Amino acid sequence: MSEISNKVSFGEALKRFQDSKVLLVGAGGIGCELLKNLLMSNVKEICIIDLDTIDLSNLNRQFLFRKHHVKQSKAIVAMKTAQSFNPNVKIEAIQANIKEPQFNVRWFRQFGIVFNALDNLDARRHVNKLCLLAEVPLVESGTTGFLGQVQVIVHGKTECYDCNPKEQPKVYPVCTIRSTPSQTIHCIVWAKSYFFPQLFGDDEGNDDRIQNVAQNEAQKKEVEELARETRELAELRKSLVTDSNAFDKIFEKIYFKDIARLRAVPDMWTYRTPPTVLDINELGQKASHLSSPWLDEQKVWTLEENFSVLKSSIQRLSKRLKHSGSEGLSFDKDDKDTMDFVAASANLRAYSFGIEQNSEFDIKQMAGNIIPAIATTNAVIAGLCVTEALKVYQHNSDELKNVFMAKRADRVFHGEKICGPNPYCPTCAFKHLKLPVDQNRMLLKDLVKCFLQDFLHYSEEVSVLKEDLIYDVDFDDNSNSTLADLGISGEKNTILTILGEERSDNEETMDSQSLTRIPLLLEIITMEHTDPSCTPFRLPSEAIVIPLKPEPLQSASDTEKEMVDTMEVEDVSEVMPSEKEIIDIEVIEGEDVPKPSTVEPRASSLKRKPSIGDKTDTKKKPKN
Ligand SMILES: Nc1ncnc2c1ncn2[C@@H]1O[C@H](COP(=O)(O)OP(=O)(O)OP(=O)(O)O)[C@@H](O)[C@H]1O
Ligand SMILES: [Zn+2]
Repeated sequence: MSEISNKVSFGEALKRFQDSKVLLVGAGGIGCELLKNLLMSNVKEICIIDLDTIDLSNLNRQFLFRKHHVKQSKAIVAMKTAQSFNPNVKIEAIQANIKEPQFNVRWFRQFGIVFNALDNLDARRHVNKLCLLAEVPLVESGTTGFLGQVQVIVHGKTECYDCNPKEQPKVYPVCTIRSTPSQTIHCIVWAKSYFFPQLFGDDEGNDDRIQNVAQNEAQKKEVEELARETRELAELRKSLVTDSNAFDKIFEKIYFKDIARLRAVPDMWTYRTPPTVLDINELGQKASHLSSPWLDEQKVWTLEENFSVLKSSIQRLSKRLKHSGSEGLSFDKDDKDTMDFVAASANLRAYSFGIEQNSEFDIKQMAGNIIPAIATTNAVIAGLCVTEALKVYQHNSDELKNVFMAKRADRVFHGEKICGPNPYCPTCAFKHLKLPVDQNRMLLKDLVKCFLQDFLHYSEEVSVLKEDLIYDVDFDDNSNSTLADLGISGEKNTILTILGEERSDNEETMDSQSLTRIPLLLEIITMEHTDPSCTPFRLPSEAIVIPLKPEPLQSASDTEKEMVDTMEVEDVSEVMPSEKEIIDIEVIEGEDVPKPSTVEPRASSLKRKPSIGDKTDTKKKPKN
């Protein structure tokens, strides 16, 4: 990675940075800080994109926004407020999702550098991919509470965002959630991901998944029971908008009938305390003196207070359900009605199973996977993003670092020397070529025969994919179509994926496994000055070799990884009846957030590394 000879001075790098056009994706916590830094650095042109509008809860740290901006576009307000810091900088604001198709490779190419200030894995991976294709450097960043991370990604030189597999969101076994909760989080997951969607969601039950996973007779029976309970709830859901007694029926079913059935399951309670049924009449009477359902969210409510809040939230949500159409309602931690429902129903369930109850405030943290976002962490990380960007402009790859920040007495920052790309990475282990074509004259079979097979020496087993497969040895229906007919064009910078094997001239030594090539991304560009008498494409003047896919080696670190995996499985085995019984309920507990000490330098390309600041992993919330 050494580029000593190309290195430029800091002054020159700063000038180049200032002269470039910069893309900032995300105008949230880090985005606001970064926008300010870019303006203060005198960057000539900035494009900022964010899909969202300003929420009241953003104001404590997203300092470009004020109360009167709530519900307005984040990107546009950020642009307007920040412009006053430096009127000489040209800022373009776009309110959109970065994943929309107009933000394609060609669009990305207009930028000198891209900064990610996002909060989810999906968008991060998307921008990573486009920056790799466009060959634009990306500065990736994230924060979670006191933890922060900056990673620079340069195509072909550094590892990319996908070079290290990211930790998967935690899942809970369906039986724990539905039948044997033992922790507060189990009751919250049940309330948020089962009870709420069944009553108010889009009516898509999970019966199928439940039925498919049963392995033995006892499980089958339990699964059938759970499916029946779900169907009964679906019936009750219909009565929500018409029947004034709907609440009583729902309560009776969930906290009396279903619990009584569970208590009666043989062998289930040999080593556990059986759950307690709740009496609606008794609770109703006790709750009758409670005048208002608006209770202190910081205090742990009594049983009758939970009952009263549940009743009132079901009434509020039923009214909203009437007008919601087929999509139903969805849970949002900042929506008082849905939050009341989840807090009260989870607490009642917790009581029933002898689990500690919590304040609505605490349940909100757990239901939203919330770690308080800290303005200072965002500010520091945004500053480091610019420092690392300047190193990119200095061509100082020897000094580029993956920087980690943590609240530690001995060392707040930890710099990790950047690794090269992982040769097995599903995203960046590819070869990228541009092919100038006349799309109106070039046929798909010309591409396959003349370019892929004759010029690049692919074997007959070559496949061409646009989004879907458009050619392979058993599917040649499109062979005589022009590229334009297939929607492939230079104007759109269509990128085709080519998968295949190297042709071997010596058939005897051919070992198709070892000759598989890495994916080729073929970018179609427009051929200028096309002469109808000439070939409809232009071959590069020199020979090109598409490297072979390396065979993964069983290294020490692989063995290490396998051991870690096994240990993890063993660790959770007592709560996991079988791997297949896991239902995809994506909830992470706060304590699962990566600790800086676990964020190790990548010793091998196969070691996993956690990602900081993903809503799929953790979600942030302002400090209250
Ligand atoms: N696909 C996307 N396209 C454009 N912007 C996105 C996309 N995904 C996320 N964002 C934006 O990235 C920003 C991330 O900021 P941040 O992490 O501070 O989250 P937030 O939503 O502002 O706050 P919180 O989640 O703590 O309530 C958000 O403003 C969000 O709208
Ligand atoms: Zn990669």
